[in-house]
Amino acid sequence: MTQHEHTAARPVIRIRDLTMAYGDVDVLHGVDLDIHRGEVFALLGPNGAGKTTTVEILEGFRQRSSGEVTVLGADPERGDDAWRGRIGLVLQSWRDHPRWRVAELLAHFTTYYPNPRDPDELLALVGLTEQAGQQVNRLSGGQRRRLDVALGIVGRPELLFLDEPTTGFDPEARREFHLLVERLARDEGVTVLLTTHDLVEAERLADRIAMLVGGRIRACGTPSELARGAAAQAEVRWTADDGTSRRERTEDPSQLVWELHRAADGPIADLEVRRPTLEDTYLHMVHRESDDTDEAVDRKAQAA
Ligand SMILES: Nc1ncnc2c1ncn2[C@@H]1O[C@H](COP(=O)(O)OP(=O)(O)OP(=O)(O)O)[C@@H](O)[C@H]1O
Repeated sequence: MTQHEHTAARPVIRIRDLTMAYGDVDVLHGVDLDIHRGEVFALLGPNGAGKTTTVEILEGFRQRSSGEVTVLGADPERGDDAWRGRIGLVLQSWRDHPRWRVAELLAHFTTYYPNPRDPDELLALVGLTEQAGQQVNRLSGGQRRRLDVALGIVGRPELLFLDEPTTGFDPEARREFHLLVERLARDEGVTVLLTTHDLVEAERLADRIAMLVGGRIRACGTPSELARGAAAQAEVRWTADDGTSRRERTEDPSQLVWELHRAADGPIADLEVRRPTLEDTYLHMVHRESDDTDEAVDRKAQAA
């Protein structure tokens, strides 16, 4: 989608200066976001950053403290059944209906929507055709998650919320799931908002990523924009004539390499130029902004 279309079309999700406090604990400190039709958008952040809180506010499950929120043209706090029917949710897991069979459960869910998908097509779409007759509580973790996805899209939602969707998936299941999300966005124009801690997943799937750290959006853009953003300096490594390893950070690595080359008699030993990655940017944000979070403590514990 071009920038022009972005600005011309009304965003599917529009958030302005959203704040949220639980009691006297401030969790969101003024979040602004626009998410557009057909975008796959990842809200990426460490534990406790406020991802689930944000998404629950957007889904209409949680009352915000202040700010403006519009989802599919309505304030989620006042969303009616018709509005709710346009939204698909894949929550952490549906714990009910353990004894239902897969196909029965899907067929049952079709009755909630005006224009549902065909249950057989849906089973094929999420790769559960062979499990159609199986009881829900006999599914593997990954199969269970695929069923969650099927339940989330049975009503042909325009907007799909995926809360940490691939937790517990094996690599094959994860890959198939990514293809499914891409297909939904590309072929059906579904807007997808996913929350994840998984950088690789965000980079692989999302058109744009917002990094939420400590209740604030620290960066937002395409994966490559973010990688270029905060950690703008490249790192140049080489081995000096005296045999010592050297490293230098610079905004102009070609200049540095040129200077090294001029100063050296022959080739520069072990020369390496490393461009910042999305992971560098993310870790930079997390370290800088929330060094006292659980994750930082975990990291320190792991390092110790
Ligand atoms: N119902 C609640 N009452 C009080 N505090 C809450 C409640 N829900 C969440 N919090 C706190 O709000 C902060 C943000 O939580 P939230 O679940 O939104 O983070 P998250 O980014 O989704 O984290 P995770 O990746 O661990 O799921 C945390 O400090 C959490 O302890």
